[in-house]
Amino acid sequence: MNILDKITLDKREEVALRKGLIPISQLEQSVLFERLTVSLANNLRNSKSGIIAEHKRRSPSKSVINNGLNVQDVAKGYESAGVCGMSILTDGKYFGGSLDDLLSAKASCNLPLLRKEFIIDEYQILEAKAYGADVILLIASILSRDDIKQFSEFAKSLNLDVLLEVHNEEELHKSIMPSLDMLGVNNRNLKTFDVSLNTSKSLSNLIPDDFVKVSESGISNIEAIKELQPYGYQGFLIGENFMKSDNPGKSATEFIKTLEL
Ligand SMILES: O=P(O)(O)OC[C@@H](O)[C@@H](O)c1c[nH]c2ccccc12
Repeated sequence: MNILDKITLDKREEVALRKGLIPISQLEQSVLFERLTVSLANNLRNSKSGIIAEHKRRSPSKSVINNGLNVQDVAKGYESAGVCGMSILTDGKYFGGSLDDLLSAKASCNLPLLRKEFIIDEYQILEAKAYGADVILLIASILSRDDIKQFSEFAKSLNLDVLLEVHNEEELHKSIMPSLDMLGVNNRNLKTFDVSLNTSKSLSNLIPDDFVKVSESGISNIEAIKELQPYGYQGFLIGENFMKSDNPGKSATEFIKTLEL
């Protein structure tokens, strides 16, 4: 079994358990449930740099990235760096994250927040809203076209933006529909962990222009962004390159300053 299948299987168990602990009615009573959300897609459209900065402690491909930071400082640092949005890993088992991380980030900044999660159930979208997210991620490789349609329409009904992630042509063709806001190309193959910016390059012309194009993973320098911009990418999701430093906010500040020169 590949790692993605394993994660998805564990996730089904986890979500079943969570549902038993916190009923939907309770999520809907969260003070955050009725708030106005902020659109990441709009921020990206109006930005020169287009950086989405991620909070990620560890990953199955890299083990530990950084364990010594607190989410509040990271969120404040990213906000003052001028990023367009922040991505927060909420998976505990493989990425060391939690919904509390999302809540802490929400309390510390006004950036649009992406719940970075393996979403396989509508319940997780309600959680995203209740814990402060403005955007959800849907991963095409673990969902059917019907799932993608159902989940994205549900997210839109809650005023959340939807970032749909693909890694190849087949996933892209399966996924195109009007209820998505952003199309993300993951440069990392989630089954093998191989990373190549060529994935973003080769899929770019197959993505219709009505979606904001986002390139995800393995972006470790300004040159990578300069290389991808001519292909129409307006968003760049960066995790490890910022998180491996002691001060991710400072590292994002320097990155964006150089990029906007
Ligand atoms: O740390 P990186 O290589 O900059 O990558 C960030 C982000 O793209 C990556 O964490 C990611 C992209 N899609 C995902 C899906 C699930 C978990 C994680 C991811």
